[in-house]
Amino acid sequence: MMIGQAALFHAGSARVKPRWRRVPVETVVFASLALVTLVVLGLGLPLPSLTIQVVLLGVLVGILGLPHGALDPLIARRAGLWRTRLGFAGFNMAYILVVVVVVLLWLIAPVASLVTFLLVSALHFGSDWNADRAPWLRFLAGFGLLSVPALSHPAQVSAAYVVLAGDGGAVVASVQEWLGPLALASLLLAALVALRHRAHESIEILLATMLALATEPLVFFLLYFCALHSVRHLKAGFQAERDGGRLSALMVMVYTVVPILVVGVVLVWLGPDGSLSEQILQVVFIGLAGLTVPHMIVVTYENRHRRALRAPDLS
Ligand SMILES: CC1=C(/C=C/C(C)=C/C=C/C(C)=C/C=C/C=C(C)/C=C/C=C(C)/C=C/C2=C(C)CCCC2(C)C)C(C)(C)CCC1
Ligand SMILES: [Fe+2]
Repeated sequence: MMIGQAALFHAGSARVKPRWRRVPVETVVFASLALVTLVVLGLGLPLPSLTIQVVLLGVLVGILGLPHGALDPLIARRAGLWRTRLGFAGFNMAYILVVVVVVLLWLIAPVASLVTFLLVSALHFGSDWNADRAPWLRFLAGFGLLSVPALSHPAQVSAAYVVLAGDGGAVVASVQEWLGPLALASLLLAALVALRHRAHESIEILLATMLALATEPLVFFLLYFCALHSVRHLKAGFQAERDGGRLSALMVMVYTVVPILVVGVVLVWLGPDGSLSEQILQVVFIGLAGLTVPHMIVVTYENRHRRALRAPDLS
Protein backbone atom coordinates (compact mmCIF):
# COMPACT_ATOMS: atom_id res chain seq x y z
CA MET A 1 0.00 0.00 0.00
CA MET A 2 2.80 2.38 1.07
CA ILE A 3 4.85 1.43 -1.99
CA GLY A 4 1.83 1.96 -4.22
CA GLN A 5 1.28 5.44 -2.74
CA ALA A 6 4.94 6.38 -3.12
CA ALA A 7 4.96 5.24 -6.75
CA LEU A 8 1.82 7.26 -7.37
CA PHE A 9 3.38 10.31 -5.73
CA HIS A 10 6.52 10.02 -7.86
CA ALA A 11 4.56 9.44 -11.05
CA GLY A 12 2.49 12.55 -10.27
CA SER A 13 5.44 14.76 -9.26
CA ALA A 14 7.34 13.87 -12.45
CA ARG A 15 4.70 15.78 -14.35
CA VAL A 16 4.70 18.75 -11.97
CA LYS A 17 6.77 21.59 -13.48
CA PRO A 18 9.39 23.24 -11.28
CA ARG A 19 8.19 26.57 -9.84
CA TRP A 20 10.20 28.81 -12.20
CA ARG A 21 8.85 26.99 -15.26
CA ARG A 22 5.33 27.79 -14.15
CA VAL A 23 5.98 31.52 -14.58
CA PRO A 24 3.93 32.61 -17.62
CA VAL A 25 5.85 33.88 -20.64
CA GLU A 26 4.01 37.23 -20.54
CA THR A 27 5.26 37.81 -16.98
CA VAL A 28 8.83 37.32 -18.20
CA VAL A 29 8.33 39.59 -21.25
CA PHE A 30 6.64 42.33 -19.24
CA ALA A 31 9.06 42.13 -16.30
CA SER A 32 12.09 42.31 -18.60
CA LEU A 33 10.77 45.32 -20.52
CA ALA A 34 9.68 47.04 -17.30
CA LEU A 35 13.10 46.52 -15.72
CA VAL A 36 14.94 47.80 -18.82
CA THR A 37 12.69 50.90 -18.82
CA LEU A 38 13.26 51.50 -15.11
CA VAL A 39 17.04 51.15 -15.57
CA VAL A 40 16.97 53.58 -18.53
CA LEU A 41 15.09 56.05 -16.34
CA GLY A 42 17.39 55.42 -13.37
CA LEU A 43 20.43 56.20 -15.52
CA GLY A 44 18.79 59.45 -16.54
CA LEU A 45 18.69 58.43 -20.24
CA PRO A 46 15.94 60.15 -22.25
CA LEU A 47 12.72 58.39 -23.29
CA PRO A 48 11.32 59.00 -26.81
CA SER A 49 9.62 62.38 -27.36
CA LEU A 50 5.82 62.66 -26.88
CA THR A 51 5.19 62.58 -30.65
CA ILE A 52 7.25 59.39 -31.02
CA GLN A 53 5.44 57.89 -28.02
CA VAL A 54 2.06 58.59 -29.63
CA VAL A 55 3.14 57.16 -33.00
CA LEU A 56 4.55 54.07 -31.22
CA LEU A 57 1.26 53.78 -29.34
CA GLY A 58 -0.71 53.78 -32.61
CA VAL A 59 1.55 51.21 -34.28
CA LEU A 60 2.03 48.85 -31.31
CA VAL A 61 -1.61 48.92 -30.20
CA GLY A 62 -2.48 48.02 -33.80
CA ILE A 63 0.04 45.18 -34.10
CA LEU A 64 0.08 43.81 -30.55
CA GLY A 65 -3.06 45.11 -28.83
CA LEU A 66 -5.80 44.60 -31.43
CA PRO A 67 -5.05 40.88 -32.03
CA HIS A 68 -6.09 39.98 -28.48
CA GLY A 69 -9.62 41.16 -29.26
CA ALA A 70 -9.53 39.64 -32.72
CA LEU A 71 -10.02 36.23 -31.11
CA ASP A 72 -13.40 37.34 -29.74
CA PRO A 73 -15.46 35.50 -32.41
CA LEU A 74 -13.78 32.20 -31.42
CA ILE A 75 -14.21 32.94 -27.72
CA ALA A 76 -17.87 33.71 -28.40
CA ARG A 77 -18.28 30.43 -30.25
CA ARG A 78 -16.81 28.46 -27.32
CA ALA A 79 -19.19 30.27 -24.99
CA GLY A 80 -22.13 29.31 -27.23
CA LEU A 81 -22.91 32.88 -28.34
CA TRP A 82 -23.11 31.66 -31.95
CA ARG A 83 -23.18 28.24 -33.60
CA THR A 84 -24.33 28.57 -37.20
CA ARG A 85 -23.20 30.78 -40.12
CA LEU A 86 -26.20 32.98 -39.53
CA GLY A 87 -25.28 33.22 -35.85
CA PHE A 88 -21.72 34.20 -36.85
CA ALA A 89 -23.04 36.98 -39.09
CA GLY A 90 -25.38 38.13 -36.30
CA PHE A 91 -22.50 38.15 -33.80
CA ASN A 92 -20.36 40.30 -36.13
CA MET A 93 -23.19 42.73 -36.78
CA ALA A 94 -24.04 43.07 -33.08
CA TYR A 95 -20.32 43.61 -32.26
CA ILE A 96 -19.96 46.33 -34.90
CA LEU A 97 -23.22 47.96 -33.80
CA VAL A 98 -22.00 48.21 -30.19
CA VAL A 99 -18.67 49.72 -31.37
CA VAL A 100 -20.50 52.32 -33.48
CA VAL A 101 -22.94 53.21 -30.67
CA VAL A 102 -20.09 53.65 -28.15
CA VAL A 103 -18.10 55.89 -30.53
CA LEU A 104 -21.22 57.99 -31.28
CA LEU A 105 -21.97 58.29 -27.56
CA TRP A 106 -18.39 59.49 -27.06
CA LEU A 107 -18.92 62.22 -29.63
CA ILE A 108 -22.19 63.27 -27.93
CA ALA A 109 -21.09 63.04 -24.28
CA PRO A 110 -17.29 62.86 -24.14
CA VAL A 111 -16.71 63.39 -20.41
CA ALA A 112 -19.33 60.84 -19.29
CA SER A 113 -17.90 58.43 -21.89
CA LEU A 114 -14.34 58.95 -20.63
CA VAL A 115 -15.42 58.24 -17.06
CA THR A 116 -17.35 55.12 -18.16
CA PHE A 117 -14.38 54.00 -20.26
CA LEU A 118 -12.06 54.33 -17.26
CA LEU A 119 -14.46 52.40 -14.99
CA VAL A 120 -15.05 49.61 -17.51
CA SER A 121 -11.33 49.41 -18.31
CA ALA A 122 -10.53 49.21 -14.59
CA LEU A 123 -12.71 46.13 -14.25
CA HIS A 124 -11.31 44.60 -17.44
CA PHE A 125 -7.63 45.17 -16.65
CA GLY A 126 -8.03 44.41 -12.95
CA SER A 127 -9.26 40.94 -13.93
CA ASP A 128 -5.75 40.14 -15.17
CA TRP A 129 -4.99 39.45 -11.50
CA ASN A 130 -6.64 37.58 -8.63
CA ALA A 131 -9.11 36.12 -11.14
CA ASP A 132 -10.81 33.93 -8.51
CA ARG A 133 -11.23 36.76 -5.99
CA ALA A 134 -14.13 39.14 -5.46
CA PRO A 135 -14.92 41.59 -8.32
CA TRP A 136 -14.38 44.62 -6.02
CA LEU A 137 -10.77 43.57 -5.39
CA ARG A 138 -10.14 43.17 -9.14
CA PHE A 139 -11.83 46.49 -9.84
CA LEU A 140 -9.64 48.23 -7.22
CA ALA A 141 -6.49 46.84 -8.87
CA GLY A 142 -7.62 48.12 -12.28
CA PHE A 143 -8.66 51.45 -10.80
CA GLY A 144 -5.22 51.72 -9.20
CA LEU A 145 -3.48 50.86 -12.45
CA LEU A 146 -5.35 53.58 -14.35
CA SER A 147 -5.17 56.24 -11.62
CA VAL A 148 -1.53 56.12 -10.46
CA PRO A 149 -0.35 57.86 -13.69
CA ALA A 150 -2.60 60.83 -12.77
CA LEU A 151 -0.85 60.99 -9.38
CA SER A 152 2.69 60.79 -10.76
CA HIS A 153 2.24 62.71 -14.04
CA PRO A 154 -0.85 64.92 -13.56
CA ALA A 155 -0.05 67.35 -16.38
CA GLN A 156 0.43 64.64 -19.04
CA VAL A 157 -2.69 62.68 -18.05
CA SER A 158 -4.73 65.89 -17.92
CA ALA A 159 -3.48 66.90 -21.39
CA ALA A 160 -4.33 63.45 -22.82
CA TYR A 161 -7.85 63.52 -21.31
CA VAL A 162 -8.43 67.05 -22.67
CA VAL A 163 -7.53 65.80 -26.16
CA LEU A 164 -10.00 62.92 -25.69
CA ALA A 165 -12.89 64.67 -23.94
CA GLY A 166 -12.37 68.43 -24.02
CA ASP A 167 -11.88 70.65 -20.97
CA GLY A 168 -13.94 68.37 -18.71
CA GLY A 169 -11.18 65.78 -19.14
CA ALA A 170 -8.94 67.88 -16.87
CA VAL A 171 -11.47 67.54 -14.05
CA VAL A 172 -11.45 63.76 -14.45
CA ALA A 173 -7.65 63.77 -14.25
CA SER A 174 -7.65 65.88 -11.07
CA VAL A 175 -10.20 63.58 -9.40
CA GLN A 176 -7.93 60.64 -10.23
CA GLU A 177 -4.91 62.55 -8.91
CA TRP A 178 -6.79 63.22 -5.67
CA LEU A 179 -7.67 59.52 -5.43
CA GLY A 180 -4.01 58.64 -6.16
CA PRO A 181 -3.04 57.48 -2.64
CA LEU A 182 -6.08 55.18 -2.60
CA ALA A 183 -5.03 53.92 -6.05
CA LEU A 184 -1.56 53.07 -4.75
CA ALA A 185 -2.99 51.33 -1.68
CA SER A 186 -5.35 49.30 -3.94
CA LEU A 187 -2.46 48.04 -6.04
CA LEU A 188 -0.46 47.10 -2.97
CA LEU A 189 -3.47 45.25 -1.54
CA ALA A 190 -3.91 43.36 -4.82
CA ALA A 191 -0.19 42.47 -4.85
CA LEU A 192 -0.44 41.22 -1.27
CA VAL A 193 -3.51 39.08 -1.98
CA ALA A 194 -1.86 37.60 -5.09
CA LEU A 195 1.36 36.81 -3.19
CA ARG A 196 -0.05 33.68 -1.48
CA HIS A 197 -1.05 31.69 -4.54
CA ARG A 198 0.33 33.49 -7.59
CA ALA A 199 3.61 35.18 -6.77
CA HIS A 200 4.18 36.06 -10.45
CA GLU A 201 1.04 38.23 -10.38
CA SER A 202 2.39 40.08 -7.36
CA ILE A 203 5.56 40.84 -9.30
CA GLU A 204 3.51 42.05 -12.29
CA ILE A 205 1.42 44.35 -10.08
CA LEU A 206 4.47 45.78 -8.31
CA LEU A 207 6.34 46.39 -11.57
CA ALA A 208 3.26 47.95 -13.19
CA THR A 209 2.94 50.23 -10.15
CA MET A 210 6.59 51.24 -10.38
CA LEU A 211 6.22 51.93 -14.10
CA ALA A 212 3.06 53.98 -13.52
CA LEU A 213 4.94 56.02 -10.91
CA ALA A 214 8.16 56.49 -12.81
CA THR A 215 7.46 56.63 -16.55
CA GLU A 216 5.42 58.78 -18.89
CA PRO A 217 1.74 57.59 -18.85
CA LEU A 218 1.76 56.52 -22.51
CA VAL A 219 4.96 54.48 -22.12
CA PHE A 220 3.51 52.82 -19.02
CA PHE A 221 0.24 52.00 -20.83
CA LEU A 222 2.06 50.70 -23.91
CA LEU A 223 4.19 48.31 -21.86
CA TYR A 224 1.33 47.04 -19.70
CA PHE A 225 -1.23 46.74 -22.53
CA CYS A 226 0.97 45.29 -25.29
CA ALA A 227 3.48 43.21 -23.30
CA LEU A 228 1.25 41.87 -20.52
CA HIS A 229 -2.52 42.16 -21.05
CA SER A 230 -2.61 41.46 -24.76
CA VAL A 231 -0.02 38.67 -24.70
CA ARG A 232 -1.86 36.97 -21.82
CA HIS A 233 -5.23 37.01 -23.60
CA LEU A 234 -3.75 36.01 -26.97
CA LYS A 235 -1.90 33.08 -25.41
CA ALA A 236 -5.03 31.92 -23.59
CA GLY A 237 -7.06 32.25 -26.80
CA PHE A 238 -4.61 30.16 -28.85
CA GLN A 239 -4.31 27.55 -26.07
CA ALA A 240 -8.07 27.16 -25.92
CA GLU A 241 -8.29 26.75 -29.73
CA ARG A 242 -5.45 24.24 -29.95
CA ASP A 243 -7.05 22.17 -32.73
CA GLY A 244 -7.90 25.21 -34.83
CA GLY A 245 -4.45 26.86 -34.81
CA ARG A 246 -4.62 27.88 -38.48
CA LEU A 247 -8.16 29.17 -38.25
CA SER A 248 -7.25 31.18 -35.14
CA ALA A 249 -4.22 32.72 -36.87
CA LEU A 250 -6.29 33.63 -39.96
CA MET A 251 -9.05 35.04 -37.76
CA VAL A 252 -6.56 37.15 -35.78
CA MET A 253 -5.07 38.51 -38.99
CA VAL A 254 -8.36 39.41 -40.68
CA TYR A 255 -10.00 40.87 -37.57
CA THR A 256 -6.89 42.92 -36.78
CA VAL A 257 -6.50 44.30 -40.28
CA VAL A 258 -10.18 45.27 -40.70
CA PRO A 259 -10.30 47.85 -37.82
CA ILE A 260 -6.91 49.26 -38.94
CA LEU A 261 -8.25 49.73 -42.49
CA VAL A 262 -11.48 51.30 -41.19
CA VAL A 263 -9.47 53.74 -39.04
CA GLY A 264 -7.23 54.55 -42.03
CA VAL A 265 -10.24 55.27 -44.26
CA VAL A 266 -11.89 57.43 -41.56
CA LEU A 267 -8.66 59.41 -41.07
CA VAL A 268 -8.26 60.05 -44.80
CA TRP A 269 -11.96 60.95 -45.09
CA LEU A 270 -11.83 63.42 -42.18
CA GLY A 271 -8.60 64.97 -43.44
CA PRO A 272 -6.05 66.67 -41.19
CA ASP A 273 -7.59 68.27 -38.10
CA GLY A 274 -5.33 69.53 -35.32
CA SER A 275 -1.91 67.95 -34.80
CA LEU A 276 -1.21 64.41 -36.00
CA SER A 277 -0.34 63.19 -32.50
CA GLU A 278 -3.65 64.50 -31.13
CA GLN A 279 -5.50 62.75 -33.92
CA ILE A 280 -3.68 59.46 -33.30
CA LEU A 281 -4.40 59.73 -29.57
CA GLN A 282 -8.11 60.26 -30.25
CA VAL A 283 -8.35 57.45 -32.78
CA VAL A 284 -6.47 55.00 -30.54
CA PHE A 285 -8.32 55.65 -27.28
CA ILE A 286 -11.82 56.39 -28.61
CA GLY A 287 -11.43 53.39 -30.93
CA LEU A 288 -10.30 51.22 -28.02
CA ALA A 289 -13.25 52.47 -25.96
CA GLY A 290 -15.58 51.35 -28.76
CA LEU A 291 -13.95 47.92 -28.98
CA THR A 292 -13.69 47.54 -25.20
CA VAL A 293 -17.44 47.21 -24.61
CA PRO A 294 -18.18 44.24 -26.90
CA HIS A 295 -14.72 42.77 -26.09
CA MET A 296 -15.50 42.87 -22.40
CA ILE A 297 -18.99 41.45 -22.87
CA VAL A 298 -17.53 38.46 -24.78
CA VAL A 299 -14.69 37.84 -22.29
CA THR A 300 -16.97 38.17 -19.24
CA TYR A 301 -19.62 35.94 -20.80
CA GLU A 302 -17.04 33.27 -21.57
CA ASN A 303 -15.58 33.41 -18.04
CA ARG A 304 -19.09 32.91 -16.60
CA HIS A 305 -19.71 30.06 -19.04
CA ARG A 306 -16.40 28.43 -18.07
CA ARG A 307 -17.14 28.82 -14.37
CA ALA A 308 -20.54 27.28 -14.89
CA LEU A 309 -18.75 24.31 -16.47
CA ARG A 310 -16.26 24.42 -13.57
CA ALA A 311 -13.26 24.55 -15.91
CA PRO A 312 -10.13 26.61 -15.06
CA ASP A 313 -10.08 30.33 -15.98
CA LEU A 314 -7.99 31.14 -19.06
CA SER A 315 -8.50 34.78 -19.96
C1 LIG B 1 -14.46 40.71 -33.18
C2 LIG B 1 -14.91 41.68 -34.22
C3 LIG B 1 -14.08 42.67 -34.69
C4 LIG B 1 -12.74 42.93 -34.12
C5 LIG B 1 -12.58 43.27 -32.82
C6 LIG B 1 -11.30 43.63 -32.21
C7 LIG B 1 -10.06 43.65 -33.01
C8 LIG B 1 -11.36 43.94 -30.88
C9 LIG B 1 -10.28 44.49 -30.11
C10 LIG B 1 -10.47 44.86 -28.81
C11 LIG B 1 -9.48 45.57 -28.03
C12 LIG B 1 -8.11 45.72 -28.60
C13 LIG B 1 -9.81 46.08 -26.82
C14 LIG B 1 -8.94 46.94 -26.09
C15 LIG B 1 -9.27 47.52 -24.93
C16 LIG B 1 -8.43 48.60 -24.44
C17 LIG B 1 -8.68 49.31 -23.31
C18 LIG B 1 -9.75 48.91 -22.38
C19 LIG B 1 -7.83 50.48 -23.03
C20 LIG B 1 -7.99 51.33 -21.98
C21 LIG B 1 -7.08 52.44 -21.79
C22 LIG B 1 -7.21 53.43 -20.86
C23 LIG B 1 -8.34 53.48 -19.90
C24 LIG B 1 -6.19 54.45 -20.85
C25 LIG B 1 -6.16 55.47 -19.99
C26 LIG B 1 -5.10 56.49 -20.06
C27 LIG B 1 -5.13 57.48 -20.97
C28 LIG B 1 -6.25 57.63 -21.92
C29 LIG B 1 -4.08 58.54 -21.09
C30 LIG B 1 -2.85 58.23 -20.31
C31 LIG B 1 -3.13 57.63 -18.97
C32 LIG B 1 -3.95 56.37 -19.05
C33 LIG B 1 -3.04 55.20 -19.44
C34 LIG B 1 -4.52 56.11 -17.67
C35 LIG B 1 -14.54 43.58 -35.80
C36 LIG B 1 -14.80 44.97 -35.22
C37 LIG B 1 -13.43 43.67 -36.86
C38 LIG B 1 -15.78 43.07 -36.51
C39 LIG B 1 -16.81 42.52 -35.57
C40 LIG B 1 -16.29 41.42 -34.71
FE1 LIG C 1 -8.63 42.80 -23.17
